[in-house]
Amino acid sequence: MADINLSRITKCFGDYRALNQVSLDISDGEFVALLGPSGCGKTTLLRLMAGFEEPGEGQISIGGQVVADPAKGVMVSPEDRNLGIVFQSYALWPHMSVSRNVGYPLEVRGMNRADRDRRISEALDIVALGPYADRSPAELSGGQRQRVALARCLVMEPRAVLLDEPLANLDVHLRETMQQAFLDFHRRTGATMIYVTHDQAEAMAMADRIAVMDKGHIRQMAAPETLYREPADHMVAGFVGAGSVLPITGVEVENGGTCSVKLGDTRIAARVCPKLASSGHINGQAGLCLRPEDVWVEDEAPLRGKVEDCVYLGGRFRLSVRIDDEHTLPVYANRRARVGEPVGLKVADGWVFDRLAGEVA
Ligand SMILES: Nc1ncnc2c1ncn2[C@@H]1O[C@H](COP(=O)(O)OP(=O)(O)OP(=O)(O)O)[C@@H](O)[C@H]1O
Repeated sequence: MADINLSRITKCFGDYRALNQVSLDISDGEFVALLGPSGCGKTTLLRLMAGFEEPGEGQISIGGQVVADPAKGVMVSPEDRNLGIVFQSYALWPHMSVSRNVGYPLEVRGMNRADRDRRISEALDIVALGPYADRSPAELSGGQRQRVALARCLVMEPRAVLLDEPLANLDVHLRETMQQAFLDFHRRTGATMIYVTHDQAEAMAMADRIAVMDKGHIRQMAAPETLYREPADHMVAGFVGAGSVLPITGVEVENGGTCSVKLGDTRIAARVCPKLASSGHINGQAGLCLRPEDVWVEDEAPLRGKVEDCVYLGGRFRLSVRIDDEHTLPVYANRRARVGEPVGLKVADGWVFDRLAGEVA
């Protein structure tokens, strides 16, 4: 297995700049998700790593070997990069059994039967499909087919496994089961894994770190908890986790990374990003990210609002509460609330950052 390093990668299709100066360092054995809205450049980045596309500028190394560097005329072909690739479509041979599908890449390489059988059986064990070895793909569920595709890339003992929305064709229930299968696969193999998805819950459930992409840039790369608690900007805050971002002014930074923010007719305490904490003051507008679990209804609280919406989530309710013309807060509550009902709100935590939408890190 290997680490993967991308340095200042730019990729254009005609006049369109799909990736702009993207740098990314993935450690050996790490599970990294590339997350972002449709068209942000996730698949293009994966295809550049795989060698299906050539960068216009920048350098890609895998396990210390430079595999793409247009300035030096280096472009290693996909077959010589030794990476496993799993797509949304499983691309299994319908006329071959599960075990022959898994072993086919080894057959093409001319590996002898005994070694091949051993590698096939190890790979099928890892994806828990040993008993299905003699079935044909038509006799498997979607999730089982995707596990065959995973086993097929594993037999090649790849340096890393690249996955492009591998669960997109599966129903919600199966997706959760498969997320666990991918995590087990990662734990058992220690493989470096790069996983493209536009589903933030899927990325949060599986990845060690997530690179959040937007319009050909990486906005923030961090552990899921950090992205959730300390989003770098408006786009990340809105894309990762349910919550809302409020434009705010009148922030007073205090010592120790906290600040006080004016909300409605009162002030609340919030954490503040390091850049703002060190500058000591905020000129102009900043963003306040609030998560619904940090805001609750408390009758006597000084922050007042009116319920605009109430949705039952199973076990709790999610309210939208308008506190003034500009601001609506997400709130979890343990009782149903009437639309128009006046409520008091307690805000236990918030995160203030200085970059609003449109700016790029
Ligand atoms: N071969 C190509 N020719 C022209 N434009 C392309 C090509 N491949 C990708 N693009 C454009 O580059 C941008 C990034 O595409 P990419 O497939 O990487 O996005 P994505 O984030 O994977 O999106 P999705 O989640 O919808 O698959 C898009 O605007 C797309 O239209």
